[in-house]
Amino acid sequence: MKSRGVAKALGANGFDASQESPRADESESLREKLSGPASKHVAGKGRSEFDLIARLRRIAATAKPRLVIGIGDDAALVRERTGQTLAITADMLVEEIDFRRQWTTARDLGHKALAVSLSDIAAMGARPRWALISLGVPQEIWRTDFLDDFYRGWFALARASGVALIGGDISRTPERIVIDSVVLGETRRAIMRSGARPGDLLFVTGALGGAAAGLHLLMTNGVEEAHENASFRPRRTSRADRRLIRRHLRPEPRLSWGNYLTEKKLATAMIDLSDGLSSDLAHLCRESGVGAIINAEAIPIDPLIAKSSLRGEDPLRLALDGGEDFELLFTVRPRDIRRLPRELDGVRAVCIGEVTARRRLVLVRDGHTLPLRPGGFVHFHSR
Ligand SMILES: Nc1ncnc2c1ncn2[C@@H]1O[C@H](COP(=O)(O)OP(=O)(O)O)[C@@H](O)[C@H]1O
Ligand SMILES: Cc1ncc(C[n+]2csc(CCOP(=O)(O)OP(=O)(O)O)c2C)c(N)n1
Ligand SMILES: [Mg+2]
Repeated sequence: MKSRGVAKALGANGFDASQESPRADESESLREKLSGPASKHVAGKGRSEFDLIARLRRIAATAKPRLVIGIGDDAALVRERTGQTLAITADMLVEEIDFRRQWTTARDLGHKALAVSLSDIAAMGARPRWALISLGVPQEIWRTDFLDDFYRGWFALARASGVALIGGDISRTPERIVIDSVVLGETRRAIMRSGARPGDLLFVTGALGGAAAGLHLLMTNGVEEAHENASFRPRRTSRADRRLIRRHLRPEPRLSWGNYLTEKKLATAMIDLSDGLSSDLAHLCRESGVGAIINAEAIPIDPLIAKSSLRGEDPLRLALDGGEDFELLFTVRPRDIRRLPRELDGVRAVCIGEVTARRRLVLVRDGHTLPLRPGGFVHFHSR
């Protein structure tokens, strides 16, 4: 079995203690709601998904000609003979874990399946070119027009972003849909997670917390109104609620920003916000060997949250730990700030803090300095 072979290759014990993994903290309730109780997700031997990735990365770390980076960034980078660099990324969407069939239309799911990978390509500063999509589908779905609608959503985004479908695979699953999306992009110059230096300023595009707020709305209102194989129609909800739900179901990859930042040599490091700002910032800082200080007041909390019917959630926590906003987090040298546009295609970028030599993440809120712990989404926690 594949998994046993990997387990053997990884050896019986331990993991690199320098790899930080999210710990229990005040955001536990948000995480539990988004990913279920932590105990359900503890993998064998108590390792987190990040521990496994760190070990795989060490095992795979043999120098290969033209491989710029394999495991460890938003996408792998391979230098082509033309001088261009190829960016390659893979993402899975699993029913009940990454989406619920009763909350999304097939069309929106097709959009999202491609959007999550385009976001990784954007985070490398590359232009998406080719895609492969593999589907595991239960028999009862195969007989419906679900897949036609899925591909309608997928191709609409592919056309708009210049991506060609070049392959994939189809398999049958017992009951749930599984999607595996691979996208390849090209760039002359890639931006990695590892380029941030002390003194660089931290920027984020768009607004944060909206996708997590949308997911909360679906979790609290969606279930009653849901019906099999159809979209959740939030009739009794407000326009703000509907727009937040849309933020969750139809993320918009920031391709223009990613591309502009590489072309103009503006960003020193970049990552997309899939797990949540607090966790993804930790990834960027660890890869760069730096820390960061974040100004809570500067974080662009999605203004729709205040207008929505969502109650009992701290909007700042949603912005810090809520995942799937698919905005870009990037760093800029102070001398380059004046060249940074305020907005691109109607999407703003704002400064939220600064990179520090001290390898700690801190949040300044109401004049107090607090540790900023990674509290974003995790599939498997460490014990
Ligand atoms: N099962 C796996 N085998 C090999 N590499 C993996 C695996 N899962 C994730 N990775 C790699 O680990 C890195 C981080 O992945 P992930 O946590 O999914 O981050 P991202 O938010 O960029 O998708 C990426 O380089 C990814 O390709
Ligand atoms: C039914 C359902 N429950 C919970 C979530 C929340 N959620 C699932 S995956 C995820 C984070 C991003 O997913 P991941 O697989 O880690 O993507 P990657 O970081 O690898 O790009 C979040 C916030 C969801 N989208 N749908
Ligand atoms: Mg990703």
